[in-house]
Amino acid sequence: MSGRRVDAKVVLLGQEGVGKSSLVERCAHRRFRPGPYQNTIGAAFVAKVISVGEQTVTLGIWDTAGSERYEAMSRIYYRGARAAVVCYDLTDSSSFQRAKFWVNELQNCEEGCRIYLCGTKSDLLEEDRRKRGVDFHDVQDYADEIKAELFETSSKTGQSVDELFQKVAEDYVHFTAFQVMTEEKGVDLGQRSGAYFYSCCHH
Ligand SMILES: Nc1nc2c(ncn2[C@@H]2O[C@H](COP(=O)(O)OP(=O)(O)OP(=O)(O)O)[C@@H](O)[C@H]2O)c(=O)[nH]1
Repeated sequence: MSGRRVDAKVVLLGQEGVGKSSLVERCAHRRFRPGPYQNTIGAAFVAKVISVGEQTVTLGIWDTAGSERYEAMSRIYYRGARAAVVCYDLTDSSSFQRAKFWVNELQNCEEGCRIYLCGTKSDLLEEDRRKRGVDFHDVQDYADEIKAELFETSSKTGQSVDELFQKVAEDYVHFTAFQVMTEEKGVDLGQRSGAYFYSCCHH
């Protein structure tokens, strides 16, 4: 991995303890460490290579600290990010309010950053449905409103974790291709955005 070029910067944001580090651990190393919970201090970085068709994409994933003490630092990490995975704990409604805070930040400060909402710890709902603290349909409506993708994952079982990062990589490839196409051919987005967007991003 050393010396490999990173294609796209991805940042993980969300309240402390929602499971950002565990998501990265599952994605990068295919494991889950149930042990004592350790706060991330500052941020951690991991590079993940993902195949999209014939291409490979290297995602540079920044796992930020969720503690509000590190909020200013987390802002540094989302600068220039192509994608943000905004996490909340499916059993904790307050963590969803915090996710909305990060979405507002991104919308105001990082226009080019695609947003992926990630409800974590879905295995806890498998154990007991009554533990759900955030309604799926409410979040889906919100995701539609902010044009975000929505995933419900478990780093413990691995549920939907690969799918989430695969989607991030695929969107990066498709949107970069779209950008190159419009820059090279000088497409008039004012007149034809619908058609070009559609042909490029939907199969
Ligand atoms: N059951 C279950 N527990 C999880 C899951 N993901 C994380 N946890 C637990 O939740 C706690 C917090 O996980 P972390 O990944 O450290 O959370 P974080 O968001 O990185 O926390 P900060 O670094 O403080 O921002 C740990 O005890 C994890 O074992 C999951 O998918 N299922």
